[in-house]
Amino acid sequence: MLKILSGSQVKELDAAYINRKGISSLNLMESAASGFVGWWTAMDFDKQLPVVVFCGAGNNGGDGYAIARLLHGLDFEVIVVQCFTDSSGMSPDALFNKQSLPDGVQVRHWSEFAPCESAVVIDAYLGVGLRGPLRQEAVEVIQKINSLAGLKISVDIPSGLPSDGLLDGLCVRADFTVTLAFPKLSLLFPEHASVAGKLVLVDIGIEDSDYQEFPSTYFFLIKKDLKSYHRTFHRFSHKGDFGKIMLFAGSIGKMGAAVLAGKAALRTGSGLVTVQIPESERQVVQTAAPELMCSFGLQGNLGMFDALGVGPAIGVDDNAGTLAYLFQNFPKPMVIDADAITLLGKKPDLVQLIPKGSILTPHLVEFDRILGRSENHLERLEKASDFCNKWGLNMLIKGANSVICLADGRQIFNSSGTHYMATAGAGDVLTGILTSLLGQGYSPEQAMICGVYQHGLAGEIAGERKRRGTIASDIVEAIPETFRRLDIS
Ligand SMILES: NC(=O)C1=CN([C@@H]2O[C@H](COP(=O)(O)OP(=O)(O)OC[C@H]3O[C@@H](n4cnc5c(N)ncnc54)[C@H](O)[C@@H]3O)[C@@H](O)[C@H]2O)[C@@H](O)CC1
Ligand SMILES: Nc1ncnc2c1ncn2[C@@H]1O[C@H](COP(=O)(O)OP(=O)(O)O)[C@@H](O)[C@H]1O
Ligand SMILES: [K+]
Repeated sequence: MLKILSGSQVKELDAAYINRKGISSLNLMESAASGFVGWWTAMDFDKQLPVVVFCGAGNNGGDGYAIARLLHGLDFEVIVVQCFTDSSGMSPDALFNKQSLPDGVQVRHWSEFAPCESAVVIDAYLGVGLRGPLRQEAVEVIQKINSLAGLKISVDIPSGLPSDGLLDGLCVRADFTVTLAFPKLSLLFPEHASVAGKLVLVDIGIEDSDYQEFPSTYFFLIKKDLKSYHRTFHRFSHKGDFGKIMLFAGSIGKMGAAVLAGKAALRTGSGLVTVQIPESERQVVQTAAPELMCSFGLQGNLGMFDALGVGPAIGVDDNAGTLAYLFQNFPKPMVIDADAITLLGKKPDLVQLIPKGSILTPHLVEFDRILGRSENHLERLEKASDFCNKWGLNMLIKGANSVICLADGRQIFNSSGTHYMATAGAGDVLTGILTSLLGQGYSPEQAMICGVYQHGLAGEIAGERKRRGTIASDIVEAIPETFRRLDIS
């Protein structure tokens, strides 16, 4: 798992890595530039379009000069726009790469640069070295970049955006941010979605172990992490090993929630899935999914279940007693979603009864219902951390880059998922997946890591096929393919 460090830790990380590997900082900059160009090549940009690279005086600019050289080598027409006047303030590596520009690359000063008709713009002006409010010249440079018509690609971070905090003023509005080594924290905040654009992560060769000495509570979950968190099953595994789970979901007129969560649990591998529903609605479930079992009314024998998920579309009016009963009679970690979360907001005294290790999965509105409105994502993360720590619970803050908040304070941002998942019932699917994994003997941490990543991946697979026509059932049907793509048997 990648650790997300602060902007000020990046320099120390680079220094430690360079020292350990016995390489120079120029090598690392070259890795960054060639990583960027590797992504660029895969994007297959039109060679007829000129490329305009805005370069600052620091190492972000150094990346830009190296990128300009490499793209020129690939036969692109490259124009470098120098965004500073006095070269004496340049970082040594940026200066080296500036001096290494081949003759064919045109260089202009930003104040003289007249925009060409259409061009791809690379923003290598300011990176994680930004300190304090933008100086006047920087404001003008950023305004100039934003006024250009072409596609804008920021290197590491959109210039002007602080790496760890909130935007307070102006920054480049990027279509893509190609971030180096690990995503900078602020790129993962929903309030920066319109300036960060699509996020691309470039590996520059720094290994997970190189991060260990640097303290951080933030992590980024990527595909290669998944396999080690999964349990393995063997030739003699039987239905019981895959868990018996119960899902309290659905109500009259909203039975889709029970069907979606139940099917998702089956597709995730549960041995036996029972949905607890109003008896009058049993035909809906049994017609939609004959593999599901139904139970009606609160019957005593909760002990036979390995895991329990509660909340999707159960309604909030009459269920406070049910929740209290479940919390008091099912002592294992459970998944708490949707209406159950809204109910906790109305009856905060119930929180203390929730079994330790349980997983709450609020979207942003449900989050506000339990923990009050937050001014920004940083505040939200802090509130989640305090809540999880105080009650010994885990929380998933859902959205793009959903955040897994663990009781011990670690907060893990998910990398999978797509906006095609912003569709009714996608959260119900997740409740089914998470409850299924708990039932299969996964710890809450394992269940969240595997479940959240695979839910996002299933959304991506469904979205590849159905684009904005993706519905929650497509996400369910894509779950089996996620096991194949992750090489999990
Ligand atoms: N491990 C990594 O992540 C690597 C990072 N590298 C690059 O190095 C960058 C960091 O380089 P630096 O530390 O040199 O910093 P930057 O290049 O991000 O910023 C320094 C420059 O910004 C100017 N500046 C700072 N605050 C300003 C303000 N408020 N208004 C106007 N100008 C301001 C400074 O005068 C200086 O010219 C990263 O963002 C990345 O692009 C790569 O070269 C190598 C590996
Ligand atoms: N833009 C997005 N990018 C990635 N994932 C998304 C996006 N929008 C929604 N999702 C995911 O889809 C799910 C939606 O859940 P939720 O809001 O509870 O939906 P519902 O209540 O309709 O079931 C969450 O897991 C969320 O992370
Ligand atoms: K930048």
